[in-house]
Amino acid sequence: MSSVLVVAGAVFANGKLLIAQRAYPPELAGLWELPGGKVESGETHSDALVRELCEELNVDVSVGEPLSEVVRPREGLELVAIRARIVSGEPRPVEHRALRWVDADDLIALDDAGSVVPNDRAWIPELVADLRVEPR
Ligand SMILES: Nc1nc2c([nH]c(=O)n2[C@H]2C[C@H](O)[C@@H](COP(=O)(O)OP(=O)(O)OP(=O)(O)O)O2)c(=O)[nH]1
Repeated sequence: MSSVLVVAGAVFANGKLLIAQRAYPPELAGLWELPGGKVESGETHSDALVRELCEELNVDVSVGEPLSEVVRPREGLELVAIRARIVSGEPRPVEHRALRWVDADDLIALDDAGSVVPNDRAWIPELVADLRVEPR
């Protein structure tokens, strides 16, 4: 059975994390996620993240270290989050409803409000820890 691998970008700048509000499917629309998408055949995780963030945000990124938590919501689906920084461009919500830069408290509040994509909740402690040490 072929499995689907999704890479999501934890893009940090100026002490904040970039999150994106899904526009589809209906059950996820309105919830916030890390922008990204499926790794295509022949791509590395890094290649896929660079391509997805170019398509979805219209930015070029440099790719850093993955978060340690790999999310496996079901058989055949694996989600990896990778830290990234913008090298050029100003992010625009090409495929999302909106974009937002959040600090640790904002992210915790969104999670408490049930506004984070369920699969991404496992990444929140690590993202919050990063945000607490991220230079402003
Ligand atoms: N991009 C992204 N997808 C996520 C996250 N968490 C999560 O469960 N997903 C799921 C939703 C989708 O089922 C799948 C990725 O789909 P997608 O729609 O973002 O990716 P894509 O552009 O490659 O897909 P497609 O529209 O071509 O089908 O992973 C996340 O943080 N970011």
